[in-house]
Amino acid sequence: MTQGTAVRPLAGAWAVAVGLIIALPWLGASGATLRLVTLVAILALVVSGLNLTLGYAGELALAQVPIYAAGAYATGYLATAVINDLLVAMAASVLVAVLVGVVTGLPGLRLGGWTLAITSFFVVLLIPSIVNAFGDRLGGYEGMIGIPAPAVFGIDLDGPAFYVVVIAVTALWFVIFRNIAVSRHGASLLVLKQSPILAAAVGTSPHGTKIVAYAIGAVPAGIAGCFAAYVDAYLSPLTFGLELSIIILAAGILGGPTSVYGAIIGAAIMQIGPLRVTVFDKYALVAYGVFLIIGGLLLRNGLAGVTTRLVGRLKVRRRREAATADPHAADGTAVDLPAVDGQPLAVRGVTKRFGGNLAVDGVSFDALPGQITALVGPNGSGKTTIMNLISGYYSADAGTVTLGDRVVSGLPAHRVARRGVGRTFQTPLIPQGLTVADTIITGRLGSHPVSLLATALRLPRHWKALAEERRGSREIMRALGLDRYADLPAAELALGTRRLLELGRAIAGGSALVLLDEVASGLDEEDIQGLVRVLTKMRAAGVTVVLVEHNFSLVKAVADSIVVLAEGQVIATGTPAQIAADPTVVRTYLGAGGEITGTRVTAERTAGEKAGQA
Ligand SMILES: Nc1ncnc2c1ncn2[C@@H]1O[C@H](COP(=O)(O)OP(=O)(O)OP(=O)(O)O)[C@@H](O)[C@H]1O
Repeated sequence: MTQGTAVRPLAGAWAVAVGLIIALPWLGASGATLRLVTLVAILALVVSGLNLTLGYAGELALAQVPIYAAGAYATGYLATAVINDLLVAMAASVLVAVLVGVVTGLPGLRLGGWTLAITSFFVVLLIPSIVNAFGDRLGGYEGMIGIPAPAVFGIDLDGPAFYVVVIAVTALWFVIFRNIAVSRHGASLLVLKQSPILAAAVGTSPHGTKIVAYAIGAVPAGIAGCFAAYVDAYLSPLTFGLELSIIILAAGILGGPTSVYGAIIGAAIMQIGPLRVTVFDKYALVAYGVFLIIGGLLLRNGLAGVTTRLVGRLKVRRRREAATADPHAADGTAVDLPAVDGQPLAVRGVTKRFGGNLAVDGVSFDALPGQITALVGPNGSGKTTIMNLISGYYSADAGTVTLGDRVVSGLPAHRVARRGVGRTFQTPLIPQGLTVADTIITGRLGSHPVSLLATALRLPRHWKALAEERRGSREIMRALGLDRYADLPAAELALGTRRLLELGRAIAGGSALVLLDEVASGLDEEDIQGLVRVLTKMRAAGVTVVLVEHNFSLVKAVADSIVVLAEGQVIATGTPAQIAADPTVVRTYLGAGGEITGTRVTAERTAGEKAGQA
């Protein structure tokens, strides 16, 4: 997602490559070569759609062939029966393809993983029957013949004109695809792919993002279908079969599914490879299988991934050396967090039952802006359930949650996040493939939306938002002492740093309320000191902080008020001094006569988690 870095040399190389390919007819390339390049471009378009939905969004929506076929038949039908205009055909093909993409993806909103793969793959088998059902218009099993040569505004695109259009449009699509991939929208897809729970926590709707992914993934396949209809002037339902599905999958996996340009590499190998191997036809499926296995097993993220990893490793090594050169250079001690408009939280009579288990039983408490309110209690007392009820992951059986003057109970998690609720998780959710700076920026996805169109076309709104989010994330990284890690892969950081990073992400959108679930778990003394500094800064910035924590020493040090839970009910509320001296609380934790300094539970859990980390 790191935008702008190394873009100019890449853009220059891309422009030169595209210019050279467009110039091929004038450089003496044969008709066969131009046809081959056209077919590579068409396949690359289809594969790029797969990369977007599968590689970036992680959705096993494998209906690229039906989407491609829909685009092709839309153009075929228009050109033969209605109007022969490439621009109209392209628009119609894209529309029909997006419709098919969204409809075939819809099961993915309810079903996950392989179930979606099987249902979307199954649509491939239906293509001949569907085409045959509209036999009089689409040519049935015999195929659709007589598609005229393309024209624009009544002018025939003869000579190399159509070839130039195909390459130019394909090149333009890849620029748009890259603009989306290397942006907050690309990051949003990566977040969704790795954790729908996290996607909701940063304010993006998992369902909405999936539908957008199905729709954008269908756009290039629709364009490809339009071009394919004109290339052969003939369409047969047999072309759009299982073999093509496997070719597309193999090209995607071989080129690198989580890459933009991998689609071109994969498509080129799959189109050019067969020409070099004379026995290919006989063993085509075996060869495609071998390509799939090579791509899937031996190359993580395909051939594009090999290059990215080599370059990435060099960069990361240099950045890591710089980050560790002076470990005390910037711990953020002297830098404050930007002020936020914290809102009071009111939890009233909230109840949650799981079957026969009354996990939360009529809980009420308040948390105020500029204060840290701790929820403590033994394991299973309902703390995390309350966090999930406040942040919208669970809906309450009774009671209300109000933030400021708005009731947020009953809203889904992503909408609660957009109302200004940030949170962390017991096990930090830090997606792979993002730097520390990018991870902080993902905290703004829901609260500071920028349209897909503005991002894809790099409109002024995009650049303005980019500048704002860079400035905002820099401020937070400096205050948290994370700026020296800014360009390092976030998922590879030590646990303490990842917990701070989660905190940074939770406040990045200017959250009015931040819910922290056992942020000190697994941290050593030095990390805890850093955490205390950050919590103090959050309070000073005016954030309403709710802290679930087993480490009572930490709670005593930072909390303004404490709510004690046992068996789903509030058994005491007060200041740290009041709670530490409350005999009921002491009994609940350590048995009569004990003093609360930490809990046995904490020590055991922390040791266990550390062992787990190791
Ligand atoms: N999704 C769920 N389905 C069924 N039962 C659940 C679910 N989530 C929590 N519970 C149950 O609700 C009760 C409260 O659990 P919860 O995780 O909220 O406690 P906790 O105080 O956060 O515990 P811990 O300190 O161990 O995190 C427990 O009995 C737990 O088993």
